[in-house]
Amino acid sequence: MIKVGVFGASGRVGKLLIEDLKSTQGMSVSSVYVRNSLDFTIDPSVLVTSDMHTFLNGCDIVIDFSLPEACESLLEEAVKTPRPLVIGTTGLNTHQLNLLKQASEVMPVLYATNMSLGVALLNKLVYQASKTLEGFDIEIVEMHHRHKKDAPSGTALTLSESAAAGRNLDIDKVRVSGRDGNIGERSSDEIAVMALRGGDIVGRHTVGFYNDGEFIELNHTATSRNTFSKGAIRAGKWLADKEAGLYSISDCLELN
Ligand SMILES: NC(=O)C1=CN([C@@H]2O[C@H](COP(=O)(O)OP(=O)(O)OC[C@H]3O[C@@H](n4cnc5c(N)ncnc54)[C@H](OP(=O)(O)O)[C@@H]3O)[C@@H](O)[C@H]2O)C=CC1
Ligand SMILES: O=C(O)C1=N[C@H](C(=O)O)C[C@H](O)C1
Repeated sequence: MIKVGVFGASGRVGKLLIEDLKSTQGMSVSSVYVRNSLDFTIDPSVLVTSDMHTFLNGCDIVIDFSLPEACESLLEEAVKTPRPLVIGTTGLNTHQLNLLKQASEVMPVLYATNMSLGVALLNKLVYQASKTLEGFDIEIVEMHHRHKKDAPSGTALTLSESAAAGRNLDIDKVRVSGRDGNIGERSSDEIAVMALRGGDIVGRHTVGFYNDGEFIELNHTATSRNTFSKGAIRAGKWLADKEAGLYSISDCLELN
């Protein structure tokens, strides 16, 4: 039985993880980290703690859906008490991404901005389309619920990296994330990533390739947040016996 520590347990995805793990063979929740207290009941056998060291000691692997600053604290503590880490938190800054890489030198870490199979495949399709559709303008649009804090979404940023890689471009040089005013004509290499927010949209990503006379749009829509919790559980099961290293969702799904 793999004992799972849930980090971000009171959040939208964290709550689903706890529910989904109840019906997962070979895995169960053993510890949850909370800042204050849980606003729902949980099996009394589960260790509920606001002490990171106690939390890590109470589990075999960790699944994290929290916020960047929380994920940062987790990574700092995990280096002292290594555990396989499935990280789903988005909006990580350069420092936090570096901490993640450092952590992966001493424990297995799977980092995925989107845990769904569909988006994992979409990244491959985008790479291929970007490479093949020479001269087509690439524009990415993401839509999420009104509560989402980071923008553009982690998924949209990963998709933009796949698109840039297909053309051997440096995404940091070509990404545009807003247009307003007299900005002039679009340049050929730019890759736009635009964010829309509203209602309860779980997650929608469209990568468009636009040319004179034709365009193609690749779209993925998550209709249930369980897609992410279940995807993270699948990733955790896969990661549990791996050696230290940084892994992607494509590694887990064998899409490479
Ligand atoms: N990779 C993927 O497939 C997906 C990634 N995500 C990402 O996962 C993250 C969480 O999303 P979601 O569940 O919607 O967010 P929520 O805001 O619903 O949950 C955030 C969780 O993080 C906890 N938290 C916040 N700050 C801290 C802190 N300083 N220390 C400890 N815990 C903290 C919150 O606890 P408290 O209740 O105490 O505030 C809460 O449990 C986001 O980054 C989102 O973009 C979301 C869906 C899919
Ligand atoms: O915050 C969310 O909800 C989601 N976040 C992830 C992201 O930033 O890409 C994944 C998913 O789209 C839902």
